[in-house]
Amino acid sequence: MKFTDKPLIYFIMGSENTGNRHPLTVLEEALSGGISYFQLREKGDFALTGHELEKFAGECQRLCGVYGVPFIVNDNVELACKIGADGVHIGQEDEDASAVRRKMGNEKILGISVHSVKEAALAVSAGADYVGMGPVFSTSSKRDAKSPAGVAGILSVKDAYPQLPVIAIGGITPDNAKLVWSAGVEGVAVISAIAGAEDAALQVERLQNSFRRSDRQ
Ligand SMILES: Nc1nc(C(F)(F)F)ncc1COP(=O)(O)OP(=O)(O)O
Ligand SMILES: [Mg+2]
Repeated sequence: MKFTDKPLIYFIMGSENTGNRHPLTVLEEALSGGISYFQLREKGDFALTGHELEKFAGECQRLCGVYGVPFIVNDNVELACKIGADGVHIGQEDEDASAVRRKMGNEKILGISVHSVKEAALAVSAGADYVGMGPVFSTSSKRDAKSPAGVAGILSVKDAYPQLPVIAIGGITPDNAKLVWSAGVEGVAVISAIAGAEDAALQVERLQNSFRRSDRQ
């Protein structure tokens, strides 16, 4: 996973996140706007399954390939392995991280959700390429989300593991992204602020501009 001093914009989306807009249209807009990574996170009462999910995942993967953006699958390690995704993201309630690392091999990207320095330590030992931390602000995208933790948890993990890439997630928008950026994260993950936008490319640009406006303390 390549990290630079430019903040990563990590777009996360499932087929249910784009309202009445076609998810592939939104994804292509976001890719053309310059997202750094894409994660397919298929959740909700009408989440795609089986062949339909595999077909949709393949279409998202193809689009990411056109733009040279890594394609990550949330939770579903079996799907990620089957279609040769660039990586997976797993949470504390998902499969054991060390077992997933073994399944994926060392070349693939492994992201792990953490909420504490202790969980970050376990993620490092399992070989995580990055950790996702949040929710920073309140979020409508994750039904079982923990209560918003602000950037305090991020600061404590950054303090303990300065070299461990941290992606902040949860309610991040162009208006609050600079507060998160100033906490020293490598990037921000965004679901509804991009998936729900009329113009996803423009929203990605707004997020990029919000970082430019902020001097990183
Ligand atoms: N999907 C995620 N992506 C990130 C990333 F770092 F990539 F931004 N961080 C955190 C999560 C949350 O992952 P998880 O804890 O498994 O919950 P869910 O399966 O509901 O997403
Ligand atoms: Mg999960």
